[in-house]
Amino acid sequence: MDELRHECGVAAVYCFNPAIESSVRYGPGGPDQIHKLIPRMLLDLQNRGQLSAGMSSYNPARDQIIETYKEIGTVAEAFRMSHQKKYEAILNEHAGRAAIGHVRYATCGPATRSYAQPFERRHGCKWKWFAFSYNGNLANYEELKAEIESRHDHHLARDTDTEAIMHFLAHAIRGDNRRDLVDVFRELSKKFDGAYNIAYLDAMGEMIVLRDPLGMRPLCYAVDGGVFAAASESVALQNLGFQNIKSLPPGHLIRVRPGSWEVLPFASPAPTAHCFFEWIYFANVASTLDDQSVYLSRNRLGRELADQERKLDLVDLDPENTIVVPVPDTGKAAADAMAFALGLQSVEGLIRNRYVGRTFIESANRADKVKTKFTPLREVLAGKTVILVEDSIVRSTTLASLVRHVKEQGRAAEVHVRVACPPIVAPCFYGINMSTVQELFAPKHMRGAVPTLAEQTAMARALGADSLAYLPLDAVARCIGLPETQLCRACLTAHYPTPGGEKRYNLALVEAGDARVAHRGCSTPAVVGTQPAVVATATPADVPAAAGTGRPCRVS
Ligand SMILES: O=P(O)(O)OC[C@H]1O[C@H](OP(=O)(O)OP(=O)(O)O)[C@H](O)[C@@H]1O
Ligand SMILES: NC(=O)CC[C@H](N)C(=O)O
Ligand code: SF4
Repeated sequence: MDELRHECGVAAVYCFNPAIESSVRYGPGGPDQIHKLIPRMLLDLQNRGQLSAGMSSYNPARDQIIETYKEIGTVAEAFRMSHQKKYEAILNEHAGRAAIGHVRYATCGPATRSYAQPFERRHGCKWKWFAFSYNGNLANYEELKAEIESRHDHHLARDTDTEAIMHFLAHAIRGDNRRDLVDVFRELSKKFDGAYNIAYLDAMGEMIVLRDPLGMRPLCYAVDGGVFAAASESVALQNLGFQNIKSLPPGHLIRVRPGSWEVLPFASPAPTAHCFFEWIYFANVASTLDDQSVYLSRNRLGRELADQERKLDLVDLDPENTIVVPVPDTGKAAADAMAFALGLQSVEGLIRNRYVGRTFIESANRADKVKTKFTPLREVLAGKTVILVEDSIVRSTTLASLVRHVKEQGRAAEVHVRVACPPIVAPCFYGINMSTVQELFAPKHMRGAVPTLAEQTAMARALGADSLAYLPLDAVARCIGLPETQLCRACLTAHYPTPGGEKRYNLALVEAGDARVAHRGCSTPAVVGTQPAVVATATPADVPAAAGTGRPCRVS
């Protein structure tokens, strides 16, 4: 496996009270056309998934009270946006005064249409007929699947955690008495281990927007007059004109029904574990998540890189000789801030092809896509000492290709890689598609939490770079502006915030044939501690191919 993908995005909108005027414009069709906002919101969330896009709407005047549309591809492709008539036809067929949407990148299950979301469960009883969009990954999916399959005559039609969630929901609302959905989700929160943000809509017109108890993935909401909206990221709400955008507290849900909305707790309080990687790489740079701006976090990471660079005193910082070059797009905010703090120019030495998306969330041929995505600008790079700033190294697919390009095509004199993130040493089981140790770059070179000089040298050499420096672990919380105790940093520390994550990590170590598995039975795990700044110098060498195969819930 060579590709790395990131999070899905969820969106929801509801005109719950047309009598209260709203400054949010939903067009001439009135409140029953508010579903038209969903594709627009999904475009703002495209950074979270490119595999498929979809929408379910609620319309009690329609035979199909809940109607779902979903297709493979980007939002523009799935909704046929370049074909005005087809786009309008899709929207007309799915009109409604409440709707949920989804952009997917697969963490569990194949990239086919039937795995696209929302998932819909049809039923003759209106409160048993529902659709939902889901962002996250359940670390205990295998156990949940076994539990479902152990029930008499039960069967999972799709091998994915989304299907398991659908089964548990359907099972929880069985019988003749309509249950309170807050109780249903409270019950399910005791079963689910991992990240699960859900936008749920049933044929009674009840909507639930929910954030898991650890708050791993972001979820924002806003209300303006009689209109409610929620989305994985604030940017999708801001661009609709909402002013007062809030993050939903972990373990809370919002219930929206005709005429009202309310925020309610549904799960026992748990230590928060926001995924730090949202600020480092995943989220749209224009978003603010849990009160912390993504752009400003990346800017602070860049300033930390600058402080570190001065201390390292390894690179000639004369602006006549040295330039800072971001790896576009995500590396740009950190690179600009680093360059400014060092009195250097941040220059577009790598021109990005805008028509190649985020390779990290691509499903196939990622290495080829990286090649076509960037063009080194020889006019800028030739003869220069280049500080190449990258937001993160996961499998090294990007840098393995880029460093060589910058040297060979760009004719840079030296390339020094600086990473606005600590080394990623452990897999993620909470929605980032890096579930094996073998596929990661850093563990191939590191034996403990902090790389030795020899290991760092090997890393730089593997990339063909003259030197390599990561940020230390403690920079992460400082730059995001949240306490360490509120962040998940498991892929940096190998300490997982849930039992399911711990269990999966032990299995991943066994799969990797890693000796650390023995230590994890004891109280002192091998991969722990605070990492100091990591720096290495090396001579260029051939770049090894990215490795890694297999994952417990296969994505193809
Ligand atoms: O070490 P790797 O396995 O290559 O993963 C890390 C790279 O992947 C991402 O780029 P991507 O092309 O997805 O996104 P971007 O253009 O938005 O930065 C990220 O910004 C890094 O460049
Ligand atoms: N990235 C996600 O949130 C993925 C959701 C779900 N696990 C899927 O694979 O479809
Ligand atoms: S393991 Fe890493 S990528 Fe996964 S949720 Fe935790 S911090 Fe985020």
